[in-house]
Amino acid sequence: MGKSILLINGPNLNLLGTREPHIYGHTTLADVENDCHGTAAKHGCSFDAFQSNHEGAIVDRIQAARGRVDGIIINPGAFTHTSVAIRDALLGIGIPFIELHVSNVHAREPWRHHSYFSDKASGIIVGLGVHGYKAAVEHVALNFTELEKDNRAAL
Ligand SMILES: O=C1C[C@@](O)(C(=O)O)C[C@@H](O)[C@@H]1O
Repeated sequence: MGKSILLINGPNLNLLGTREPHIYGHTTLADVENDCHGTAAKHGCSFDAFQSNHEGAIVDRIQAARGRVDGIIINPGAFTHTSVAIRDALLGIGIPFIELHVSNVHAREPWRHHSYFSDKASGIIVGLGVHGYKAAVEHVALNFTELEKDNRAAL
């Protein structure tokens, strides 16, 4: 059966395409989401996308996914480096997730090197530009297994 995939983007990612294009490129978030939707559909998966600039709204969306989603792809934006609350929400619902960054955070300011998510992520995609989103959808569609889901839930 096709999987259900949720993409979450955090603060300022609504500005993709116009925000610091030398770092994040020229593709808009709408284009990214459409592309992911098409990729998910190609693999028989359902797909939903959510973006918010608000930490609590992201926590709420993650909680609402409990029991309804097989895999989450999340670019927490700046919350990557600050948010225990979003980390706890992901661990609390036991759904495996992929952490994604458009830019190579490890080649940027030292404070971007630390993530509250990486040690719990099923996988991390960093620095592939917006192409990383499609790669993440393909990975969830093809490789996330029930076993992995159970393993994550047991954490
Ligand atoms: O907002 C972002 C975007 C980002 O998550 C990325 O996609 O490269 C990297 C973060 O450090 C930054 O705060």
